[in-house]
Amino acid sequence: MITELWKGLQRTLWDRPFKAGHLIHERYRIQEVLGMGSYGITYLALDRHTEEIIVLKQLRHTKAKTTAGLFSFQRESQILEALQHHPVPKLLNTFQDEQSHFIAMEWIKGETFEDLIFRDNQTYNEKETIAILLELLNITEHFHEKGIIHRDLRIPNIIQRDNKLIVIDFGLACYLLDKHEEIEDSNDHPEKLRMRAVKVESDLFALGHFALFLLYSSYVPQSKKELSWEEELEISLPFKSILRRMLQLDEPFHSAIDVQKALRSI
Ligand SMILES: Nc1ncnc2c1ncn2[C@@H]1O[C@H](COP(=O)(O)OP(=O)(O)OP(=O)(O)O)[C@@H](O)[C@H]1O
Repeated sequence: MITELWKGLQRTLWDRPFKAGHLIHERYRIQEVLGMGSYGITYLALDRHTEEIIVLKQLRHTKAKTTAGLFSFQRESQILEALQHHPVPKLLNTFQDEQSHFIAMEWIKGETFEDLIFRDNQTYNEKETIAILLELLNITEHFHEKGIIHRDLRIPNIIQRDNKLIVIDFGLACYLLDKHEEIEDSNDHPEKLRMRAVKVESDLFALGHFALFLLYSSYVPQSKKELSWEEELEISLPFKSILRRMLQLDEPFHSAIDVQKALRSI
C-alpha cells in the first residue's frame, strides 16, 4: 500500500509532462499531450526541421531508471524500424537528452476505431466486420512473419486513414523469443493475460475481441437481461464458430492465415 502511494507520488513529481511550446532537443516543439501511458508520455510536436507535425514519445523518468523500462522503450523503436514498410507509424528518430529518452514517429492522422464507434456512432455489420478483420489479419500476419507479436490490438490502437488501416502503439509489442515477457501480474484479468502471452494466438484473441466491438456497434438491446455475445449478436453460425476459435473458446487457430482461410470460406 505504502509502496503504491510512494510510486504514485514519484510519478506526480517526476513524470509531469512538458507544456505546449516547450522545445525538445532544439528541434521538436510540443503542441499537446496525447496520452500518458504506464511507460511513456506521448505528445504531438512540430518538427522544426521538416515543419511536420509528428508524435513524440518520452520514456517516463521513473521508468528510465529501470532496466525493464529502458529495454521496453528501446524495443518499441526497434520493432517500429523492423516494420518500416508496413502499415505502422514510420520511425523518424530516437534520441536521449539530459531530460529523458525519446522516440519520434509519424503522426497517423485518422480515426481510431474507438473514435469511430463511440464518438461518431459508426456501425458495422457482419460483412463489414469480416472485411476489416481480413485486412487486419493480413497486417498481423506480416508482424508474425518477422517474429513480432503486437499484444495490444485493441480499438484505440487501430486507425483508419483514407480507408486504409494502420496499427499503432507498439509499447507492449515483443519478439516471440522474448519469452520472459510472459511474467505478468497474477492479479491481471484472465482476458488481459491471454492478450499478453508471447504467442501468435494472443493477437488472434485480441482481433476476436476487436471484431466483437465492431459487431456490438449495431446491436440494439432487446431485453434488460444480460446475455452472452453469442445470444445477443445476430451473426451467421460459421462466423460465430470462427470467433469462438479466435477467442480460444474452441480449438484455437495458430496462424493469421488460417483465420483468413476460414473467413474466406464463409
Ligand atoms: N503514431 C501515432 N499517430 C497518431 N496517434 C498516436 C500515435 N501514437 C500514439 N497515438 C495516440 O496517442 C495517445 C497515447 O498513445 P500511447 O501510445 O501513449 O498509448 P496509451 O494508451 O496512452 O499508453 P500505453 O503505452 O499504456 O498503451 C493515444 O490516444 C493514441 O491514439
